[in-house]
Amino acid sequence: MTTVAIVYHSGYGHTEVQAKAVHKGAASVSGITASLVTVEDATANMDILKDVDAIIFGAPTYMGSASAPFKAFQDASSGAWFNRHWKDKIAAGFTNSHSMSGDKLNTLMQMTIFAMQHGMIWVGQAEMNQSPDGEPGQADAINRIGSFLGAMAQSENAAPDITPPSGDLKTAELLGIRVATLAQKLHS
Ligand SMILES: Cc1cc2nc3c(=O)[nH]c(=O)nc-3n(C[C@H](O)[C@H](O)[C@H](O)COP(=O)(O)O)c2cc1C
Repeated sequence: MTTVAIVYHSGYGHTEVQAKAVHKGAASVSGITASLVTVEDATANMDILKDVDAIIFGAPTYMGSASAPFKAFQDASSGAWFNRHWKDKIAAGFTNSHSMSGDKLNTLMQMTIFAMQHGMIWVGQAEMNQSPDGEPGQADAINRIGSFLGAMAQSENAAPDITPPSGDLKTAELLGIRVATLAQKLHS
């Protein structure tokens, strides 16, 4: 059995919807056990992550970088870093924010450097923008924001059952599928 953990923070529920889409994708791969873990739980007990094969990091972008609880999780992982507990695990990341850019790329870069500190293997988003006319920004299109370092979602100022839109959730699901598939190949 190959295991994938999705470790995320969400202040108001929007990034949680995105995390659930990543989880749906990972769990849909045959032979994968996927789990959703909040950064609060992981920060309190880092051993939750010691034996999983892949970790997908998720956080909203607040003030141009990952939200503070996610950073607290990063800092709390220094023991796992010192003991190389996450070395050679697959890693990936996702983020959500209000603006189309909102400096989400900085959050994904923060996650990438974090994963590299841990000696992990970073997996990005493989899908190109799949709008019917190839134009960016269409709400039901896969990778409408054109992010390749990880999955991006954009949320309006509305409830999490309305936003982020379907295309961003499908994009997140595809990241989960990709990570789970590669983790299984690496650990078989
Ligand atoms: C403290 C704070 C800072 C924020 N900074 C940004 C930002 O830098 N860029 C952006 O596009 N949105 C920003 N936002 C908006 C959030 O990213 C957006 O509302 C997101 O959907 C929240 O996700 P959550 O519901 O998972 O917390 C900020 C929101 C808060 C509360």
